[in-house]
Amino acid sequence: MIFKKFVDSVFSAFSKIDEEFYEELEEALIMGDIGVEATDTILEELRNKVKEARVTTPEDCKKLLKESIKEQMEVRDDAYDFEEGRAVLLVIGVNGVGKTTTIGKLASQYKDAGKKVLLAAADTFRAAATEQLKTWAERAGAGMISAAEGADPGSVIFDAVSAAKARGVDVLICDTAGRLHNKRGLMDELGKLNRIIDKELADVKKETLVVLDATTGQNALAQAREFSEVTDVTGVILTKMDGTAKGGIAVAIEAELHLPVKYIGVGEGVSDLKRFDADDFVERLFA
Ligand SMILES: Nc1nc2c(ncn2[C@@H]2O[C@H](COP(=O)(O)OP(=O)(O)OP(=O)(O)O)[C@@H](O)[C@H]2O)c(=O)[nH]1
Repeated sequence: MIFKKFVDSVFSAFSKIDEEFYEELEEALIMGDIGVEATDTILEELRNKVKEARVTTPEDCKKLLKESIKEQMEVRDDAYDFEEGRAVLLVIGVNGVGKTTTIGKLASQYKDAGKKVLLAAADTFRAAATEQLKTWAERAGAGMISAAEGADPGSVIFDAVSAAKARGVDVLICDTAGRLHNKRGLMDELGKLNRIIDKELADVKKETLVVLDATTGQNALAQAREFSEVTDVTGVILTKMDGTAKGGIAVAIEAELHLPVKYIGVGEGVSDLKRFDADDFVERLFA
């Protein structure tokens, strides 16, 4: 909503493309959550495209802008390689972003695809988190490994990895606590979980997905930045894209951190998780 308001006001206020137009557009994109870095990249490309195509009207320029954003957000062909064969997914994110729900949705999708799924409840800070995950596991028909509140997440992961090997599990999805007191603590914790997984499941594809709430704008970018500083994040899941949030922040995340959005959450139901589609995303951004 905000994105469209800012950007459209620029396109309707100008009848020709000049420096002033670009300056206003720059401001509008930044206000629309696209972020400074992404805006710079997009505008540079847009200027080239406008010159090349000899575009003179803001209306045609808008088409080129959509194209530029689409190109930037295109998901690479190998983005979902981890879904072929055996995989371990480490799901990270702060509380309340929709992490548990997203794990439930993923478990259910993989189960429907005929895979054997196991969940690891390594967010041992809150018993409620484990309970919630259990409900999702039951609903999806997936197994789950958990421990008492306050238990060592490393031991949960170790048990889960052992169970995954013994049971011939195709996809192991690990829920983790995203709320350690400081960066060092988070880094140590995730480092430990990664070492266990890398050692015990060396031949299995590993994917580290950070879950972010699309409605939180710049906070989502800050969280993505923080997590990518402490561990190797391979993708983003952007939740709550069913509301008014346009997810403009995804462009900033891609430009600054080079993290692709792989899935979007579009509701609270079990089937409300979709693969990210750059075409749909851009149409929605400008709708
Ligand atoms: N509308 C909408 N709501 C969502 C989506 N994903 C999750 N939610 C809701 O967001 C709220 C928080 O989701 P949780 O899965 O509990 O979030 P969490 O990050 O695991 O948080 P904790 O359980 O507190 O650690 C719940 O009410 C979910 O139903 C989504 O894509 N769209």
